[in-house]
Amino acid sequence: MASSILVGAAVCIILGIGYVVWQLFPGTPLPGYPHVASSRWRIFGDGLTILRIAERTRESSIAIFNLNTKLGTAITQLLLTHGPPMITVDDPREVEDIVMRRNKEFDHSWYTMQLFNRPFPHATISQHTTPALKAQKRLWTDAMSPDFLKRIVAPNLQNAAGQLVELWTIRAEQAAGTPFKVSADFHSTALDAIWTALLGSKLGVLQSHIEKSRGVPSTLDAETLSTIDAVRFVVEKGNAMVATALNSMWPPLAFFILQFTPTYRQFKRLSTEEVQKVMRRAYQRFLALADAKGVAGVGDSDEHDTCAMDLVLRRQIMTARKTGQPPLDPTRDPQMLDELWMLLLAGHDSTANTLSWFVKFMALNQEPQSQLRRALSAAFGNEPFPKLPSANAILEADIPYLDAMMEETIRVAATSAIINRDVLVDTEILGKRVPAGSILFLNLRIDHTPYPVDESLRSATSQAAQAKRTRGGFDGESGRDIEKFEPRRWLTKKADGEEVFDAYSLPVLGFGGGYRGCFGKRLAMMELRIIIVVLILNFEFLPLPEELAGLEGDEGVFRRPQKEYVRLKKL
Ligand code: HEM
Repeated sequence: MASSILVGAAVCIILGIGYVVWQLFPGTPLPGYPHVASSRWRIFGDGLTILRIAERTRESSIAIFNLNTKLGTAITQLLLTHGPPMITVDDPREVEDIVMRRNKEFDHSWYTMQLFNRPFPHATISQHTTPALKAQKRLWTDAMSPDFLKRIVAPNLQNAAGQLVELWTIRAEQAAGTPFKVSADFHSTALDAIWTALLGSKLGVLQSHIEKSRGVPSTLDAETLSTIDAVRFVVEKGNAMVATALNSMWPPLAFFILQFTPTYRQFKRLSTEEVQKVMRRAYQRFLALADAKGVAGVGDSDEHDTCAMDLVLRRQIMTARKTGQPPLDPTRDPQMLDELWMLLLAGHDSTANTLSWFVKFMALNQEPQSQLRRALSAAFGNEPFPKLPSANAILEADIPYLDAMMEETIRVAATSAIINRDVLVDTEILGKRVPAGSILFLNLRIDHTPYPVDESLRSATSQAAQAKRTRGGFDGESGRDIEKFEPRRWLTKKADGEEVFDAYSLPVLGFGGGYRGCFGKRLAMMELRIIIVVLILNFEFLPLPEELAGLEGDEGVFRRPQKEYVRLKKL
């Protein structure tokens, strides 16, 4: 009896192990897709090759789309472990079509969600598109409206840009023509900017750097300094954890292990405490205002809002009052807390890295830099140093070369190089059958001439979009020398000879697109515009020595230059 139990247990264990091992091999490839045939019989399939390339290049997008590059083909299938088919699409027109126009067939992917749903399970980025998600998104939509951003947020962005000029004036003097690293300064600028945009209060990271660089004692009080330390800890560790999960074979397993570490526990505790502190003050302020002025006096006007969080809190409090419900405590609302941190994390690293790319492009492209400075000087005149046109003036000015420079920076930087989509229904991409349940890896980098694709294999919407590109897109002037940094590809001349910016020159992929496209795109574009104008008016970006000039990237959550340096001359 005992021996038959033992035999039964042994058989179960062997079958269990066999099942797990079988799961580690890729499933049967879909018919008709280019793939690496030998990977079918390898544990983790293409996985180890992908990890090796990612480790060597530090760019996961190069690794993921390696097969497309090797075969010169727009669509392939990756063979990893047993599970849903993984399909790579490396064709800007089709990627644009999938994210912009085919939202009923494709949704935000669980592949992305698994990177965020352990630390921030209630944030929108951690959810599929459901009615509950749509309601949560609606709460925040007005905080990104052009009018709200312009009135409430833009002046703070201009303030951060001014402080960056102050800091770099000191750095330029100290460096005396030698290169210095920019990454930390851009992260501080972006963190100050996004903290104030979302939470209203001033964070003061740049001010602390300015005082440190001058060698003077800090004027910031102890509470502010401890908040700065806590916030920097949370954003640094948050980004590092997501990057670790992203570059691991199994993100959920990576997070499962990470959550037992003291760092993770400190990350969760500090992230909750710091936002709760600010939120509690805002909440009390609105309750007092509602008591003093009544619901009608506060409810529909944003005159008391200082940031995005205020707008959301005010509406929640007023809705509760109107319906006679007891006031809810937003400091205990996990959706509010997770969303705010998600926005802080997504919003600061992305913008900081894009600025690091921008200054790199300026150092390597002296003529476009001079041309931009001429266009900005013509628009804003010759103010004394530091040249700080008002935020409003910067946002209102019509400067086609500036628009073109920003679009080209976003294209070549590819700060976010890959996005994923879940396939909701059986469908087709570029003539290939794509079963529901597959996962798409979409290449957002536009750094090579697209691989040849038979036009008739493209979707009807993709063909229609191309027909509207009057200048031919990739087949026209805009697509020439696509691997080069050339802002002029985004400019065209009207019949009367006036030069104008043409946003439809090429597909625009830097922020993804469609309903699940970047939520903070308007804020990001505003921030980039203000900081770029202020930097170009105040500094000349001198050429970098050969060893610091390379354009290699480093991909974590967002892509940044490996060599983030500038050599500055104060103007
Ligand atoms: C240059 C700066 C930025 C770049 C390049 C960038 C890029 C992206 C990309 C590519 C996506 C994925 C879109 C898709 O799947 O179609 C995304 C999503 C997102 N971004 Fe940004 N982003 C930037 C700035 C910001 C800022 C400033 C914020 C916040 C204020 C933000 C918040 C978000 C959020 C919340 C999502 C998820 C949207 C959803 O799940 O529906 N981003 N971003």
